[in-house]
Amino acid sequence: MRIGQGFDVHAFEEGRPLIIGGITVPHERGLVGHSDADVLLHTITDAALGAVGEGDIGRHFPDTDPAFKDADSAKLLTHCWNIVKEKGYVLGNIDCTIIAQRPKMAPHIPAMRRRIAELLEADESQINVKATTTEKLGFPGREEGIAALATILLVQK
Ligand SMILES: Nc1ccn([C@@H]2O[C@H](COP(=O)(O)O)[C@@H](O)[C@H]2O)c(=O)n1
Ligand SMILES: C[C@@]1(CO)OP(=O)(O)OP(=O)(O)OC[C@H]1O
Repeated sequence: MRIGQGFDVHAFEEGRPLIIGGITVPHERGLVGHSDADVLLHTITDAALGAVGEGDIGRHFPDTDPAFKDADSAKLLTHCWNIVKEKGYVLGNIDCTIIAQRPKMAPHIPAMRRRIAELLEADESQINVKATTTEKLGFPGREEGIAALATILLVQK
């Protein structure tokens, strides 16, 4: 068994879609990054890499490399998940938290779970996604950006 944790933050910017957990969430602004800025998939990628001692997303996909400009974070996660599988692991379970004042994530969580289950080749019952505000405190509370956390458990195939 191996355990990993992930944490990521992206800032809001006008004129971008809000992509979280591999789906587009309707909102007046999106997140900015070198890639599509999917804060939740980045967090999951970091947790998976951490669990197998493979560093972090930036080590595999440097944000100075034009090849990853506007990259689809689902593809980055799939690449890293293949590393996990090559090392002989499958998903035990993953628990994620999105930290956002707005928008309301609850209506979109079932679709996120479905997409994450697809990407991690697992059953939806192995994936938990939840959301919290920070009661208007700090950068998420001021709606400057969104953070995400994940804890992953891998088990031997
Ligand atoms: N962006 C968010 C934040 C929260 N939720 C849901 O609302 C519940 C209450 O949030 P508090 O921060 O006031 O505790 C939370 O448990 C989530 O179910 C959400 O959907 N989207
Ligand atoms: C994903 C990468 C690569 O496109 O860029 P960003 O979208 O800026 O994301 P970040 O979470 O800062 O981490 C890793 C990156 O190198």
